Amino acid sequence: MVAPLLHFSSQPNPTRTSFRETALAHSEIEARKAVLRRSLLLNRITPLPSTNRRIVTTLTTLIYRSQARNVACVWPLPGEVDLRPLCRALWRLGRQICLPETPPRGQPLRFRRWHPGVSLRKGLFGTVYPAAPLCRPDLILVPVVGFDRCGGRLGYGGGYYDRTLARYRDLPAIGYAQASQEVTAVPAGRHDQPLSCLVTEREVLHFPS
Ligand SMILES: Nc1nc2c(c(=O)[nH]1)N(C=O)[C@@H](CNc1ccc(C(=O)N[C@@H](CCC(=O)O)C(=O)O)cc1)CN2
Ligand SMILES: Nc1ncnc2c1ncn2[C@@H]1O[C@H](COP(=O)(O)OP(=O)(O)OP(=O)(O)O)[C@@H](O)[C@H]1O
Repeated sequence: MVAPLLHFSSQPNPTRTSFRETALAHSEIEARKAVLRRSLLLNRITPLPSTNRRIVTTLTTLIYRSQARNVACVWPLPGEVDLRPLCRALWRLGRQICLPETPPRGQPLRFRRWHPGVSLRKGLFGTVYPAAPLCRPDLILVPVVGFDRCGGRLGYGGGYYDRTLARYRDLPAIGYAQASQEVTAVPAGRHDQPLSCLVTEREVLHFPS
């Protein structure tokens, strides 16, 4: 994937050279992200109940203190932190919950209202979403495959959350992960959207904009 671009290096035209450098940098970043993602997913351990509880408790407190009324949560995929107890807790506290529906690649997520007992439909990549009306979140929780201490985030590689956060730039975006998902540095791509903070079972990392 990276190699064919190298063949342009014999072009003397400076405009071409600068295009080549941009393209190379982008494909290099994608390639590095892919390697990191593979290794993180291979080594991922399903969270212990105590780890999951800590993350859910911290998120509940953070969100309860916020003004957010419509919270975009996440239904877990295998091996991920399980936010279902958070959905139920926030619902009991009077907040509205929505969950993402995964569209075909290249489009942002859309969110549908969730409440206890709502029927769930199977979506793409093993995801599920509520058979319920669309809603607009005012806070977005973001699942993470890997993260660094500077706000770098790596997902499954669909670009879904980047496209979605680009559409909702003013909203708080809170990442969550196990502490073991930390890496030294996630390569930063041109479409990557910043998180406001990230919660693990050990700490809350804040990322000022
Ligand atoms: N729980 C959860 N829901 C979510 C996300 C997520 O990260 N977690 N997403 C975040 O964007 C979106 C779905 N995005 C996804 C994009 C690609 C793959 C994917 O390629 N899965 C591989 C398996 C990868 C592996 O586990 O090795 C596959 O299905 O083959 C999965 C989810 C929306 N919903
Ligand atoms: N707003 C956007 N417009 C166009 N392309 C985008 C946008 N956001 C992301 N992409 C592209 O989508 C692809 C996947 O991006 P990336 O590897 O950053 O996904 P990810 O953050 O791991 O996944 P996700 O956001 O679904 O959790 C990349 O090629 C990236 O350039």
